[in-house]
Amino acid sequence: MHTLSDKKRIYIAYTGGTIGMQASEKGFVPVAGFLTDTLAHLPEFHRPEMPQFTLHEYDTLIDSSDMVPADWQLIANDIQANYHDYDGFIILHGTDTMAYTASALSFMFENLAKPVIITGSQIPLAQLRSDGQANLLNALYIAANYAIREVTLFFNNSLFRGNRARKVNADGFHAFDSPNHPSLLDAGIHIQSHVSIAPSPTSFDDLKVANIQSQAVGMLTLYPGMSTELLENVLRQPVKALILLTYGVGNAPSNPALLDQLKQAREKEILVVNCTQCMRGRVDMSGYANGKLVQQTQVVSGKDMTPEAALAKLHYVLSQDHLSFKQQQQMMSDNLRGEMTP
Ligand SMILES: NC(=O)C[C@H](N)C(=O)O
Repeated sequence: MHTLSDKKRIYIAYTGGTIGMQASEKGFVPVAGFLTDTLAHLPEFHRPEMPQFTLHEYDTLIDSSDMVPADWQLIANDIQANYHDYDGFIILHGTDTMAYTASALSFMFENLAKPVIITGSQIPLAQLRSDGQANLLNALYIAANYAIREVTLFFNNSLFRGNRARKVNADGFHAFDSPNHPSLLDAGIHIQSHVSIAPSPTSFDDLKVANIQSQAVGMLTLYPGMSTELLENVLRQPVKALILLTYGVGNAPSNPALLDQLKQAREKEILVVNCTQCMRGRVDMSGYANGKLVQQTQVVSGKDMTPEAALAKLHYVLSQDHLSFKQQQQMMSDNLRGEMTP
């Protein structure tokens, strides 16, 4: 028998995204009050086994393709403001940029000792066959009963480390995967946690939230026949960093003009991070002659970081005051929050 006092309290922030959307003549759009209303009428969410929860809808609900770093800050500050009043946090978010937000939050939070789970759906909660109900029900149950004290992403019965997740399917229910890191928990008939859950701390240090300013970061995918001018132009804008999505284990064409652009970027203190464009695996520039040429330009190896995590991490690192270029490079190659396998 669950009494009200032993029930966990979960804070749900609805930022927008399909889960609370409604069809309109313009296409699907988030509608204020709609998710609150829908949830109130779904009895599963109010069963005695479920935790108590508060749903807070943001003033401006957005499709996540409109998300910008200032929104990451808004979400992080919101969790900080409610941190002491709840046992866990769920962020309802559109799937399109969910992996970016999950990554950004993982870097922005310090001393995080409560679960933060980000989820959403591919079909609106109020529609027939929605995956939103299972995603949100499971996220609530997991936040209350499996205190995995980091930023995670729950989708289609799997809980992933937030900064390892990627959207891999545009129109399927298995929309997310974690190609370079095993899932943290799987929700089948039985819930199987693959991580040891530390006992609840007796006292909580204050949650610290790093401030992030939007940074000029470029991202460029190499492809056969790409002109060097394209890279030159990307590096000519007022960019502070570039994520170069290279081939395989970090290879690029041996074209001296292209390599020279990378060298010049280094001289101008533009932080270049080499991430692979492959879905799985890691960068190792020492394997091939072509990779070694890239390595000699002193770009940072992104190892097995996802491009989403690399982008969020660059915003985090470049937003810190008083770091030298060398320190920024070092932070990018260090494993800060489990985003890379050292
Ligand atoms: N499934 C979704 O949530 C997609 C939607 N466009 C969004 O990211 O907000």
